[in-house]
Amino acid sequence: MTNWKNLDTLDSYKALKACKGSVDLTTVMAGESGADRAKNYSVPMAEKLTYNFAAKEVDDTVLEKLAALAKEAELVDKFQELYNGAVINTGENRLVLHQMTRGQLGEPVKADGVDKRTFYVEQQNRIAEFANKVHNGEITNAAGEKFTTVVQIGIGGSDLGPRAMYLALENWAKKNGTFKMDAKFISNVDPDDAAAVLASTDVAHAIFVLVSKSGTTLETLTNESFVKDALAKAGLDASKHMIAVTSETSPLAKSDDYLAAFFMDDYIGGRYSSTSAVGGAVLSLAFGPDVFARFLNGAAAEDETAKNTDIRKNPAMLDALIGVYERNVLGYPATTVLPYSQALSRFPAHLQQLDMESNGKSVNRFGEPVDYPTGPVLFGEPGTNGQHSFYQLLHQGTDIVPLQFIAFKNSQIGTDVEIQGSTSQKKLCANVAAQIVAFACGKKDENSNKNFKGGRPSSIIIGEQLDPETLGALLAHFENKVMFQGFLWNINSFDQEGVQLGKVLAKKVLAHETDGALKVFSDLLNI
Ligand SMILES: O=P(O)(O)OC[C@H]1O[C@H](O)[C@H](O)[C@@H](O)[C@@H]1O
Repeated sequence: MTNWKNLDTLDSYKALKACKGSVDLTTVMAGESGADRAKNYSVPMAEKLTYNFAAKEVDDTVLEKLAALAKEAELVDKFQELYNGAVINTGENRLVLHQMTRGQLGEPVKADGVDKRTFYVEQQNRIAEFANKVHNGEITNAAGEKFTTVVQIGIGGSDLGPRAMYLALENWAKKNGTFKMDAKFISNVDPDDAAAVLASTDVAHAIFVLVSKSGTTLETLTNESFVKDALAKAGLDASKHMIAVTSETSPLAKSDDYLAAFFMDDYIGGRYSSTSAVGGAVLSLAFGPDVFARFLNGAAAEDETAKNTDIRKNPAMLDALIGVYERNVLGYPATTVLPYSQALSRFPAHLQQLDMESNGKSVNRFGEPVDYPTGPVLFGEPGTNGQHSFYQLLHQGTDIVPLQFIAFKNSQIGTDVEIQGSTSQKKLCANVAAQIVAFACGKKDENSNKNFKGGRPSSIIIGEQLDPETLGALLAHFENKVMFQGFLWNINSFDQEGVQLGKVLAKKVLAHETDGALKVFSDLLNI
């Protein structure tokens, strides 16, 4: 059994604090020293990805201290406990098993009377069989015609991850001949969301995937009714057009309203559910089950790296440790993820939920307040677009915001042109290389307005091409990073009580049970 201790009680953390200010990026990233760091401060990930941390404010001494912290905080042992079935989600008294949707990292885990790995594989097989039947026309609409579009209805973890993954692979699948069906998504309770998606969808040939782990989310149930209404108006039987993905204990699980139902369980948090049936249904329908399986393999391979006790061989743990050093020792309040890949346009939105819903906590695993900062604010956009938008603050603003770049050597579609001596892909990659050095080294100018102080840390994940395996590895990397940071902060990264209060008050507003400011705002909004 491991010891769960607050970060500020660990001796290795106290030693780490002494390193503050010891690495000046403007110096170490210049000249030969910068070249050496760029070569050596790099850790292999799965699927030919690498995590390069040359432009982080660390050196061999800081790395030694981070390794000591990893050891004292028993990070890898805690991960081992997690995948072997300990009740890591203390707030909700649950196991945490999302990694098991893509592989068996340790011992078999039995819960609810079944072997959990067997359960997840069974669901994958059921989804694969269903998707194949839709693709080959064994499952059709009432007129015997093939379904051409899949529309996912869900919100939060039942939307962001699957949507980001779909967008990440859409062009790759089209290029590689595995694209089967268009996917669309309805999430917001804003009626304009459902109405716009439905208006652009041939509902007679659409299969709707209702995704809700709890089966009780107001937005999702409302949108389900919205869609059912549209189907009825088109003279269609909703139960022949809808499947459900939910947990076996949810109210949806037993309903006859669906063509089929696929299951996840309480041991997979919504924001960790992309590799479960939640992502599995839509991605298998859109791209075929083989592509989904390849995505899972990439995630499984990356999970394996997270078992390594050596920080130079465990990229997620190293990334997590550097992030905690930046947050707690260097005092940086935010972080940004900048994929130089248009296909990853919604990946930062997914990471916002993954990171902030997991680690936005003020009490430790035992419910006691912690008196150190926990999860940072996370935001992001694809580059180069971000460069023409908010990078100004990142380069010259008063806050230092650590950056996390992601880039691939090759584009997905492969269509490119050479203009002024370089392709668009080369221009994209040239920009990310330039940004790393510009942020780290800065540039002196006598005109203070044009002066770049530098000293702004970044890391970069570099891959060959964004394909199903690399996407799986990338997703698992961030999930595992968030998990290790939660361990370091001694918080429970797997519940989300902070989303409840707003939901309760919204219900009161709708029931007109308001007074004070709530009443005034209800009136102002004409509710
Ligand atoms: O999948 P569902 O049960 O419908 O939940 C959808 C989402 O809503 C909740 O409010 C939580 O904040 C999220 O963690 C969750 O992913």
